[in-house]
Amino acid sequence: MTTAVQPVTFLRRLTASVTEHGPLCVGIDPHPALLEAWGAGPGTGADASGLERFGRTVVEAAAGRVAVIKPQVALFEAHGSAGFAALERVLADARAAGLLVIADAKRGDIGSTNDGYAAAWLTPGSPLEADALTVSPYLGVGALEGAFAAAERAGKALFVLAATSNPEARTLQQARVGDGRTVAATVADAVAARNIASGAGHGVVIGATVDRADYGLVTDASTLRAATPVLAPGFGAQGASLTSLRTLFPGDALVLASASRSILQAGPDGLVAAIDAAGAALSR
Ligand SMILES: O=c1ccn([C@@H]2O[C@H](COP(=O)(O)O)[C@@H](O)[C@H]2O)c(=O)[nH]1
Repeated sequence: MTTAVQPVTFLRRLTASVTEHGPLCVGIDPHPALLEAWGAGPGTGADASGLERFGRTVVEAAAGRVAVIKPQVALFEAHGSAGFAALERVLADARAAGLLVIADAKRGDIGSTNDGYAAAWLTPGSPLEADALTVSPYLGVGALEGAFAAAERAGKALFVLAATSNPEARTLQQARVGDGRTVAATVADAVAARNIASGAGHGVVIGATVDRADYGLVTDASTLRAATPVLAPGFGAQGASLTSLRTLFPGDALVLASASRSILQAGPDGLVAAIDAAGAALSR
């Protein structure tokens, strides 16, 4: 009789890496203006190769300094097939450097299509293989069932949008459902339940810019969510201060403070110092 070997869960890998490197998640967001400022934009004759250089430079600077990087897929996708080819090489570098990667693609569709997204982003050996994928629950958390299962089989995870950092989402995410919970809380509870059953370490996205009470995500409920990592974007360019991490997320065991533009604007030569400064701000 053969026994299938279970992969190490994403939760264990994330916990180990955050324990070693801290909770900073460096975003790789190659906005056109940043590519330009880095000398890699239109007019330099180096669009796609500049994109690749941008991403690989961030990976090189982040390696050994942080636990997690988060490429913003949309900004690679904007370059078409050349953008995806660049992203593949960025992801390969990150894997080789031992960085955990959250692909910020915010996929979300009917279940059978979500299975395709999971296959693309979370299958070991896939060209776009990442450790975790951001997903939208607005076609129903149940439609993510196959993607949750695929992630778990591979020791990977989904990060599900609960209370996003942008103000436009308030009306939808703070709305109350029949049992009185907010939409955001139903999402967070569903992810927590999945984690209790699987131990996988699927995460939720909660913006550092939001008042959690308004979304029904109060801290005293987070014991239930103890094994649920939080991806918290909104630091830096969107206004939240890295020094406030503990105040903003007092009851959550594992919170990833995500910052992109505020770090990337340092340029290739200032990147290491900017990453170190961001990491130091988080431990204040
Ligand atoms: O609620 C959310 C979910 C994702 N994001 C993404 O994070 C980065 C933020 O970039 P900054 O430059 O640090 O503002 C970006 O890729 C967003 O798409 C988010 O901001 N809020």
